Amino acid sequence: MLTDLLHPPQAILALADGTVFRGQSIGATGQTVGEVVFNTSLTGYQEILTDPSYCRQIVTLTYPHIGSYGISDEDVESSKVYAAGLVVKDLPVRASNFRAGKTLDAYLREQGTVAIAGLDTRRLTRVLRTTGAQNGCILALAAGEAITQAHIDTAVAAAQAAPSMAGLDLAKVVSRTSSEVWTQTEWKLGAGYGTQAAPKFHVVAYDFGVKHNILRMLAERGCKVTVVPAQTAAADVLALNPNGVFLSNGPGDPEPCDYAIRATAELIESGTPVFGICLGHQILALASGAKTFKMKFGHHGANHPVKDLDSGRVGITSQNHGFAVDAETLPAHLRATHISLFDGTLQGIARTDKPAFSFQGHPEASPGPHDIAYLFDRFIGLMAQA
Ligand SMILES: NC(=O)CC[C@H](N)C(=O)O
Repeated sequence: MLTDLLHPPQAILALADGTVFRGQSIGATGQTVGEVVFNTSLTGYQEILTDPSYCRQIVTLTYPHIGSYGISDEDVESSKVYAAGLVVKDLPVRASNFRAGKTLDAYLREQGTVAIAGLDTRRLTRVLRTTGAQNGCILALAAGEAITQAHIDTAVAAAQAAPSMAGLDLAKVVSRTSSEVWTQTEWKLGAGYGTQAAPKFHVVAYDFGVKHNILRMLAERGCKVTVVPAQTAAADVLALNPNGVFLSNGPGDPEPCDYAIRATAELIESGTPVFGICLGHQILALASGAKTFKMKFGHHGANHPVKDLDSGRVGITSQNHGFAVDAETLPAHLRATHISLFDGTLQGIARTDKPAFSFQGHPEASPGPHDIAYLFDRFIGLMAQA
């Protein structure tokens, strides 16, 4: 351990444009590729790593000290780490938190996640902001090995050979393959939402890479939640007699998810209340006739101001997306409900003819403010009226 501290194993991050950063390996040994994105959250590294929406993405955290509060079993958003890799400035030598069961580096090794520390994440972020998100490769050597030019050439070539995120359908890759009723032992229903034995609503939730806290927040609002695989047909969902359908977040490009777009169009048409988050929002938009596009470097952070156009209120939101719905392409039956105050892009939409709406950010995330949680209550309201 002491030798590790004095002579940490070496690692490099190579970008597809040939930029190379040197640092130390803090996770598994080996090589990983993915789209390199930056996230500006001060906390939440564990929720970020386990968010399936980060599948095939290498996450750079711009906050300089990452790992100080360790890893706790309760703070996962899914069953494993989905991010393709992690880039941080500084991993504190000790983690301190009574809830923590292990350190971040031990967790990364256990999960087989390749990660790098000790590089200038400010410089990296400037590169990504200027050029846009681009593919990269982390190469992490075993203790005692030294970086050579051959390693650098290998990493740059691997970054250049990685597939572009545009056009990739990853929802069906991360989705569960069989239906499951969401159960949680420690939860209480809000007032007026029935009992745990007899919840008031039945929600069928599409798993495109769903985060656990979404399911918890639906359950806490009196919903029995049946989670179904990404490729479930609309008829099979309707056969379950849901009060509402939820479209989850998820990785990749929404446009190739033709099965989900088709099913969503049919479900909206049936008049069943539909609520979508992030990838689910993009799919609801595509199913309604709007278009999506790839953003330059997307939105990844925990303090993005978003304006609710109906109330005029501004909420501080969590964001994690690289694609967006093009506001110029909204058909007559879709109206804009929210916009980003960072760049004016669309953040929420609602159908004018059907009980269906969606949000680009993450109302379930809890980095501090819960400003957007009211959208879950709006979905409950639609089901109550239906
Ligand atoms: N968090 C998400 O659901 C992300 C949606 C989509 N993969 C995007 O990057 O835009």
